[in-house]
Parts: sequence; C-alpha cells; structure tokens
Amino acid sequence: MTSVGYRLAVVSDLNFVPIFSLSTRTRFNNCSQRGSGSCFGLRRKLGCVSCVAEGASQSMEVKSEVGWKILVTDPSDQQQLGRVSKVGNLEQITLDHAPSNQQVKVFLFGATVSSWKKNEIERFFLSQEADFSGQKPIRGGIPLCFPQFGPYGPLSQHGFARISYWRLKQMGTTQDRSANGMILCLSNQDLNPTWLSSWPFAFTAEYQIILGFDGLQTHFKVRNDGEEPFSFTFAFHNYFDVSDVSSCQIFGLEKVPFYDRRKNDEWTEQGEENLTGFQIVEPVDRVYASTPNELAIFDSSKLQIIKIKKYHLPDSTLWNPFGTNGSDPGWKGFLCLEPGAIKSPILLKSGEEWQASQIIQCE
Ligand SMILES: O=P(O)(O)OC[C@H]1O[C@@H](O)[C@H](O)[C@@H](O)[C@@H]1O
Repeated sequence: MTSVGYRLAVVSDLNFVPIFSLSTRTRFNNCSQRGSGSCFGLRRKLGCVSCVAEGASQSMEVKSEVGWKILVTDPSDQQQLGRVSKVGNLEQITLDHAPSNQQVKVFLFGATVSSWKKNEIERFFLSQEADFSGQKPIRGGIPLCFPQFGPYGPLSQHGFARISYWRLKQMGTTQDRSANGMILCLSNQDLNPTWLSSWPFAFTAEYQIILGFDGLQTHFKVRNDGEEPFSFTFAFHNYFDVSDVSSCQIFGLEKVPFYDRRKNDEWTEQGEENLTGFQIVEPVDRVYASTPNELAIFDSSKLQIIKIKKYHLPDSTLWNPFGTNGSDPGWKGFLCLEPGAIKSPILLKSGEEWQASQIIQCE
C-alpha cells in the first residue's frame, strides 16, 4: 500500500516547498490561506506555512516494497492482463493494472517501456520521430543502457540492450493481486555476432516491469553465466514527459558533484548545483556521481511531481539538449533523469548476479 510522505526543502530564505508529496495539489486546494495572498501554492514554486505545516503533520514515509516480485500466472488472466499489438515492425505489449489506474506499454525490441499512464495521463515522452523499424533505439520511455552507458567502452552508444530483441518470459500478477507485471529476458545467445565479438561474455539479463499501488517499478538483473569476469555500466534512460523543460525543478541533485559531458567526455570536468530545486536554462548533459536514493522533478505548469526511488544505482544522468543542433523537435517536452551505475563499472565474476531497481511515482 502507498502512504504519503513529505519532505521540506528550503527554496529560499523566504519560504519552503514540500517535495516528494503525492498529494500536494489536494493540500494546496484545501489550504485555509488560499486566496488570501498568503498561499502561493506550487504555482509560484513556494508553499505557504499552512501547506507546509499540514504536510509535516502527515509526515509518513512512502512505503514501497521494492525488489523482484514473484508473479503467478493464471492462464485465464492472460487476456485481461496484457495484449500484444504491432507498431511498425515491432511487437508491443500493453499491460494494465486497473485497481491503481495504470497502464504500461513495452516493446520487446529493446525491452523499451514506451508509455506509462497513471490516472489516464501519459507520464513518459515518446518522440514523434521515434523509429519502430527495429534498426534504431526507440527514443522515449525507458530505453535500457546496458552493458555500456554512453560511448565509454567497446560498444556503440548505450550498448546493445536497447537495440536487441528481448523475449517475454512471463506475464502475471502477484499472489495477493496487488500488482501486475511482466518479465523479459535477453542472453548472449540472442545477440548478433558483431556485438558478441565486441563483448564476448555469457550472460542472462532479466527485466521485470511491475504496476502496483506504489507506482511503476522496473527491476533489472544480470548474471554472469561464463567463466570469465565481465564489467559493465548501466542506466534506466527515463524520458519524462514535461510541459516545458524550463519550467521544471529538479530535487535531489543539489550539492552533488557532476561531470559535464558537454565540456569534456572524460571524467574530469566537475561542477556542483547549489540550489535546491534548480531549473534547466541551457543544454545539460551531466552525470552526477553518488546521488541520493530519492530524486524528484516538479513540473510547475502541470503541477506534477514525479518521484524516483532508486536502488543499487549510485549515479544519475540529467540530459536535455535544449534546442541545440540535432535536438529532437520535441526537446522542450522531455527531461531525462536516468538512475545508473555509470562512474564505476560493476564487475561480475563467474556465477555472480547483480540487481538494480527504480520505482517511479506520481499523483
Ligand atoms: O541519442 P541517444 O544515443 O539515445 O542518446 C541520448 C542522450 O543520452 C544521455 O543519456 C546522454 O547523456 C547524452 O549524451 C545522449 O545524447
């Protein structure tokens, strides 16, 4: 079950804004100061004392049961749980979870989550130029960067996971029926010879996508099936749908050193954001190292807070091309916040397994 949590963060010496709240709008609407000029709500990015006090009084943690879930498969449920359709050359699975009013769409190509609707509202950006031929990664949703983030390694940008055909292993529901999910898998046997020659390791990767009362959960695990150790980097390349990237505030990355990939592709160029809830005002392509496990994006036009909890993923990439050459025409409408294990590659010895997860929540 989901309960509501609030955190207070100083925005300026004038006021506070509650972050990570799942019911900010309700609280703002109920505020006794509303209309009096004291409560600016979130439209002005400032909460008022009443809003904050009410939030604090309800101070409860968001309880999320994170991790790989056991799914049971009832053949009579299959039809209701998910359906397969074709988009371009690609097969897409649609999975619903009616009790929490969510729906997710996932391509077997790249195991790419391309859409997530919560309360009928789309939360992920999908480019109008997205390619569904199976020749290029799908731009939008959650492409998986594995076994290489960016160009740092022997493979092409972001590795082969996002351009490989994954297999559907299972679609099911949890024993208590509180969540529905699917598992996709990929192993070295599914790879084309070119990738195998650049990355000659035996592995099995599994990807679980879960819709439940605590939001969308994605879990990735990989096992080394060979004799030789291998190392890799990883990211959930989340493309969040936003009204306008410049009207968003990002929480959780303040005071964290970043590597500015626009200035230098090596791990040398560093900076640090001072402001809690900073905004993007120029092209940004940064890897923040060792970030907190909770991050949030507040979209002041949509009055939407997207909260991300991450596990075993120390780093986070923040990316938006901001209209620079080669930008997607829809660049204003997305913000990529990508939990990952990027700076220090993960080393897996023979027989070892590694898992990482994220939970994404919004109102
Ligand atoms: O165009 P691609 O390969 O999908 O990558 C998009 C972006 O992905 C981000 O993760 C990188 O930090 C950017 O440098 C990159 O431009």
